[in-house]
Amino acid sequence: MFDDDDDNLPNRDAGIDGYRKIDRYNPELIENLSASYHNVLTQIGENPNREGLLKTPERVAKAMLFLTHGYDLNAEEILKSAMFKEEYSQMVVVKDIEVYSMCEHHMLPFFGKAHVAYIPNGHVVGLSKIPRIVDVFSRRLQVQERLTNEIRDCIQQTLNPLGVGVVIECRHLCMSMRGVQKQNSVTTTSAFSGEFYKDKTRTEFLDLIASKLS
Ligand SMILES: Nc1nc2c(ncn2[C@@H]2O[C@H](COP(=O)(O)OP(=O)(O)OP(=O)(O)O)[C@@H](O)[C@H]2O)c(=O)[nH]1
Ligand SMILES: [Zn+2]
Repeated sequence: MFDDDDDNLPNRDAGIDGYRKIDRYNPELIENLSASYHNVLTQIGENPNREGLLKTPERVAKAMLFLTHGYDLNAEEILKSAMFKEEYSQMVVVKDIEVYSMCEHHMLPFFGKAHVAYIPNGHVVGLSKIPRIVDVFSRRLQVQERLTNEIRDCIQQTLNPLGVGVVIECRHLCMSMRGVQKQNSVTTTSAFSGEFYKDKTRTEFLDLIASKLS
């Protein structure tokens, strides 16, 4: 994914899924990134030396490193750390999981909710691990479609359930605060596997995510 000769990042160890492993707290990395944002401020016509902006390059550098920390996380390991043998064979749905990601085209946020379901096949997974998986794949540069597929594929391949359903609804700031400037559009994506290709299962999932707790 990266050309090794192309950059001077301090840590050149192989990362997860072909992404470069970096130490997000490395002072040299933060300093280099801050210098880049210092330059950005100059290029947009700002004065990076005025009082309010003095610490901004460093703040932005740290924020960006946080917003992309999903590259460091191993989704498979997270799921495997809490898989329990259990005979439960009905649909498990975790819905309304907050999503914060950044589109890879403009590096602007898109955000909304993910709804994730699976039908166990001998094992269940610790409930908190589902939102953690959403974070692994959303805390990086993304397109919503790939994010949706990656969550499905990770759960299907690691937990081996009878099927997985994922629906994500997001607002993209690149479509509202710039570009086409549509303030209210919401993008919905979905990904299914196994049993969720059956109309009845898919309808049950969609009904459950549409229902509200009283
Ligand atoms: N499919 C998909 N497209 C996205 C996502 N996030 C942003 N985009 C789109 O990526 C496209 C990039 O298109 P370009 O024409 O190369 O970029 P642009 O000139 O900035 O496009 P505009 O946003 O239309 O001004 C835009 O249509 C965005 O709306 C996403 O998650 N999925
Ligand atoms: Zn965008």
